[in-house]
Amino acid sequence: MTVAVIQFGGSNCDRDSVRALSHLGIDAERVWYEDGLPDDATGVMLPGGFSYGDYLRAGAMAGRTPILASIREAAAEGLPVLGVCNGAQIGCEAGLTPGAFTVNRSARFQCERIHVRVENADTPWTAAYDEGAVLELPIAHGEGRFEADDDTYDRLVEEDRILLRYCDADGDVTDAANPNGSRDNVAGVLGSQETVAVMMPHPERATLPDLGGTDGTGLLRGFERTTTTV
Ligand SMILES: NC(=O)CC[C@H](N)C(=O)O
Repeated sequence: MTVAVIQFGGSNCDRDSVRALSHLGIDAERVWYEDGLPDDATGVMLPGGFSYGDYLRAGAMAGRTPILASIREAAAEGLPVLGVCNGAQIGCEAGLTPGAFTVNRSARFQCERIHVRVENADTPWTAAYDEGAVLELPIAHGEGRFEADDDTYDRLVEEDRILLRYCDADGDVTDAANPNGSRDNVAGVLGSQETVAVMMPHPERATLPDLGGTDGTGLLRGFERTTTTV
């Protein structure tokens, strides 16, 4: 099992992601985007960073590179894909997941620890937690405000595809606990298959006690829980 962590020019969480996955015993390697999706990939992680310098819109250019077309095809056949932060932006831009991540309500880059509530624990990414579990994770983004048109949003809610919402330490989803102004505090969503997920918080930065917690571990273990490989 090898998770391909895709590196674009401007990615900056690719090494951390490989290290975090390896630390959990999940085989992972960095793949330069121009080299294409390896045949033996058992999963794809789109890591954080500033692909193409966030020019145009964060993730817009990386989302249109040929490797994303291969990832989209493989994802449709069941390959697990996790997009984190810039990877989440890329995932939405590539149409792997609905909606968009746009400029924070503060119009500033925000780097802080936040809480999220697990909204659907019946997915490979959240199976380690109970529904309603509160996780403490870091965020670091300027364009993390989740937006979707009403039809798209209603469909996401109806189909139980909201994965995580920003909340306070007690699990209450309030506007004060919404760091970036995301629609109804959405921090992560599923694609049309539960094997595809994107989220703004960084689970790979929450896998070691010395780095401030391990709440992200279960999310990354989603790669172990997805049985379909392409
Ligand atoms: N940590 C990251 O992935 C940065 C995310 C992104 N490029 C932003 O600032 O919105």
